[in-house]
Order: sequence, then C-alpha cells, then structure tokens
Amino acid sequence: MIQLDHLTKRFGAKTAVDDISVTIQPGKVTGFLGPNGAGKSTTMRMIMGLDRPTHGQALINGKRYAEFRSPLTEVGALLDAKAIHTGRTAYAHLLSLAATHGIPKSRVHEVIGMTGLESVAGKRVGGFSLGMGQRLGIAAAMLGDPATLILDEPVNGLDPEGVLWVRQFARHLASQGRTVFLSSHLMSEMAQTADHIVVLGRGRVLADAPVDSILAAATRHAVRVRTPQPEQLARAVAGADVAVTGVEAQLLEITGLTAAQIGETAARDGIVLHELTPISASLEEAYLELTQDDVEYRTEVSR
Ligand SMILES: Nc1ncnc2c1ncn2[C@@H]1O[C@H](COP(=O)(O)OP(=O)(O)OP(=O)(O)O)[C@@H](O)[C@H]1O
Repeated sequence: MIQLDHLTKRFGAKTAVDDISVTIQPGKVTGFLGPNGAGKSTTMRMIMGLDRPTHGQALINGKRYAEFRSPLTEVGALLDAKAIHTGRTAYAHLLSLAATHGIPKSRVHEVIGMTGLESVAGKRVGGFSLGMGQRLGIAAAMLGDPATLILDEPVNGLDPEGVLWVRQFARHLASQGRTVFLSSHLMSEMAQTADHIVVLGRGRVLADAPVDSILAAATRHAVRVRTPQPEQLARAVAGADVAVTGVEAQLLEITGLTAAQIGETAARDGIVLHELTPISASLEEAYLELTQDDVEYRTEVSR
C-alpha cells in the first residue's frame, strides 16, 4: 500500500505537487494520469525518496522509503528507463545491482525469464530498443521481489506488442497481491490497464475512483435521431430524465433513453425515423475536458 498524506512539493515559487492525499491499494493496478507537467513524476520521486516533500509525506506499507533497511525488497521502481550504464550487458547490469543488494544470482535469471529478456541478456544495453530498455528497467525493479511497484510512463514510446506486454505484466503483478502504481498521460491506455485511476492536474487530485465509475461519468451517452417529425418525437419521448436537443431541422440529439427505447416509442406513435444512432463522447475527450484547465503548456494553434 502507498499512502500519500498531504504530499506537497514546491520548487521555488512553483508548486509541482499541491497537498495530495491518496491511498494506493494492494492487489490492484492504479493508474496515475495527468497531462505533462501535472506532477506525476515528482510524486513518484517523493515516494522513492529521491525528492524531499516540502510538506506532508509518502509512506510505503507504513514507512518512508529512507526507513527501509533493504529498499529493493520493499519497492521497485522504473523512473527513467534511459538512466542505465550503456556499455554493460543487461545481465551484467542486473548482476551488479543484485550483488550490491545481497540478492542471489538465481534471482537475476528469474527476472530475466520473467521479462522475456533471455535472448538479449548478453547484449550491451546501449544497443537496446526502447521496448527492451523498458523490460530491463522492469526486470531491475523486480529484482528484490518487492510488494510494491512504481512505473513512470512504462508504455511511453512502445510498439503495440510492448504496450500489451506491460499491460499484462502489470495485471499479473497485481493479481499476486502487489501494489502496482503506474503513470501515463493517456486515458485510453489506463482505462484498459488499471482497476483504479487517480487523475492529477497542476499538482492537484482531480479524480480518485475505480476505473468503471470514471468511465461511466466520463462517457456521455446520447442518441442521434433523424426524423421528418421532430416535434412529434420530442413530445413522445418527453420525460423527467430525458433531454432533447435540436441539432438541425430534422436531426435531434436525445439523452436519457436508449436507441431501443426511442425506436419503440416512435413505432408505437407511428413516427417515421430516418436514422437512430447511439453516440458516446470518447474517453479521451472526456479526460481532456476534465484536465483542460490544468494543462500547463497548451498548444496554441496559429492561424
Ligand atoms: N527539479 C525541478 N526544479 C524545478 N521545477 C521542477 C523540477 N522538477 C519538476 N519541476 C516542475 O514541476 C512540475 C511537475 O513536473 P513533473 O515532471 O512532476 O510532471 P509530470 O506530470 O510527471 O509530467 P511529465 O509527464 O511531463 O514528466 C512541472 O512544472 C515541472 O516543470
């Protein structure tokens, strides 16, 4: 479990993380979402003891990172996949990490197998693809068999196969009862990977909820109906939770009813329909809406 308790980080006048209190539960994949600059990496760095909070604290299973006598066996992290000595082989890299933490050689072979690095373990890390580098970073994070995993943008820049692998691996680790906390700036990716989502915008928590309820709240369901009898249809479907909006002369957008309910009402009243289309706002659109006031660097469209 990871507990963030009024966690705050200021860099001079800039507040990167602004008083966040969140609990990240074991046995689940928790997605940490937010636009660039939202404060995700800074939060993860504070959990890992790499940045000191200005205020508040971050606890892993009840302790601060600095209090662990053997941190690698408590928490593994992938924070910057490129920060690896490039001249070494993957095997040598993992072996030296293991040696300095009293981890047996057999575990190095285990994590190499677990992350599918067998065929490249003897190759120099400098020649690794991004995907292989990510796998190596995850292998290093798994060396101490930690109960808590923190991965910063683990799918960034990966091909579809790599993305799928990270997704399945994260789910597998959570199913073993581990706490898995991973960041992304892509809602669609997180919706497929996470059980629970924490959305950050300008250092503040904008949402902290199970992925299902985020999806339900985020997606707008409406039905587009084309009919030569719009007034009649609007009267026929009228009800407390129903909203009818005119889009064009013979085109309505109706919320609060399913396409089937609208079709049946129209049939009952003899109203002719030319089109009946369920529409839903994409998840990515909903996420942009949620964070639009919180994007630090907005792309200006020049005309
Ligand atoms: N060492 C630092 N000194 C000054 N400002 C910093 C420092 N580290 C981060 N920041 C600022 O804090 C804010 C949050 O940055 P952070 O990297 O945590 O965001 P992020 O959500 O991880 O975004 P990204 O995906 O772009 O890394 C940004 O405005 C960033 O410029």
